[in-house]
Amino acid sequence: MSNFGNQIQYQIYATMQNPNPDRLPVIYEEWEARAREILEDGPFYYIAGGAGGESTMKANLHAFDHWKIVPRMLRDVQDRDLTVDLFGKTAPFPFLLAPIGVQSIIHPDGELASAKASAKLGVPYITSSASSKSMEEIAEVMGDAERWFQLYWSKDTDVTASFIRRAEASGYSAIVVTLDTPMLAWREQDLKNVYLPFLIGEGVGNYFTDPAFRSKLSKAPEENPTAAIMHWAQTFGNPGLTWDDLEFLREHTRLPILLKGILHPDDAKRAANYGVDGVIVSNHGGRQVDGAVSALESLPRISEAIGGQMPIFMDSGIRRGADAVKAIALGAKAVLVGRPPMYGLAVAGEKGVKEVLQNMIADMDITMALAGKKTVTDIDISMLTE
Ligand SMILES: Cc1cc2nc3c(=O)[nH]c(=O)nc-3n(C[C@H](O)[C@H](O)[C@H](O)COP(=O)(O)O)c2cc1C
Ligand SMILES: O=C(O)C(=O)c1ccccc1
Repeated sequence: MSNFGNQIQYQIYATMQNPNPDRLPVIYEEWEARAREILEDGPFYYIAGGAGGESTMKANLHAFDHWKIVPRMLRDVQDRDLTVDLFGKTAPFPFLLAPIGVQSIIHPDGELASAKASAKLGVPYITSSASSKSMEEIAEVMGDAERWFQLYWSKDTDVTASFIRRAEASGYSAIVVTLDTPMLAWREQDLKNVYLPFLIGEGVGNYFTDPAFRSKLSKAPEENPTAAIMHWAQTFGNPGLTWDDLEFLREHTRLPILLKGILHPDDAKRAANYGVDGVIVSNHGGRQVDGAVSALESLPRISEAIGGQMPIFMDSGIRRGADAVKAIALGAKAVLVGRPPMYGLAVAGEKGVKEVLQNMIADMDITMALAGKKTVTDIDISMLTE
């Protein structure tokens, strides 16, 4: 789709001619502020907060200021192409929806709303293991639209294998294994608010519908939810995993496998040696290791280490179009957006998610054009200065 950006921009200009007090925000910080008004402290800080003193969460945003785009002129940017190849399929834009669990704490429609919004735009949706809705329900509302499944590798390998089987059966086309969360981090806001959504039964829907998970309980979750939640808490993550365990995944699926949460170039090289299909450079939005390196800082180092052997994706700090352009210039094939669409979900459900994504795509398209680039594949480090 060419000139996506201008089309959206004109829609916004048209709205300005005809002001409407219920207009949705445009500015990221305003979406966040509106979400703050709508949500209770517990859910809001669960989303907005990070690990520890939140230094990594802040660093994720500041890292983008280190790199500056140097626009080039007179390069015929009339017809643009934002498409990218994702494992043999063409995605319309270099954006994916980051896997985000427990969306029922944000909006009653939860993942169904965000998955529908993504599907309408053709933005691949990554369903979290910790979704409040089952992965099948989410798949159902998406029709044929592109979706990946994010795996939390359970201590119970029957559950892990069952998740992979279910994902394949319901049309997910890649498995994203999140490695940075074998346990939840020290999150001060949540401790202060005494708020952990899954402990009150939010975000466990996908587990509670899983036959392998259910078979390990003496009473069904509907009969004894507390026992089911406790079992979930004990088995959800597996801090004992090592690189050799990746073999288990390869034996259980032919889908592309991506490792999410890679920050060290040597880990990225290892991933390539173990035959995985892609990595996602991420620090989980600053929600896991406080004091960790920002994701953007890690990106060029990992890109250099991988040297095109496999696609690299990135998340943690993408807020505007220029952020995506910079991440792509530093080696990402596409970027994942996390918190921004979640604020859209809080403010206006499916419509809000769609609005946030659409605006981000438009901003990216226009930024790319104004910088002198016509296609995503043209974006490279030569357009940046430190
Ligand atoms: C509320 C919330 C829930 C999340 N749940 C998951 C999850 O279930 N699985 C996962 O791999 N990442 C999860 N993440 C991390 C995101 O996938 C992504 O890495 C992060 O949001 C990127 O940071 P940003 O939103 O600040 O850009 C979650 C993030 C948030 C904010
Ligand atoms: O909150 C998170 O960041 C996250 O990844 C998660 C982990 C377990 C359940 C729900 C969300």
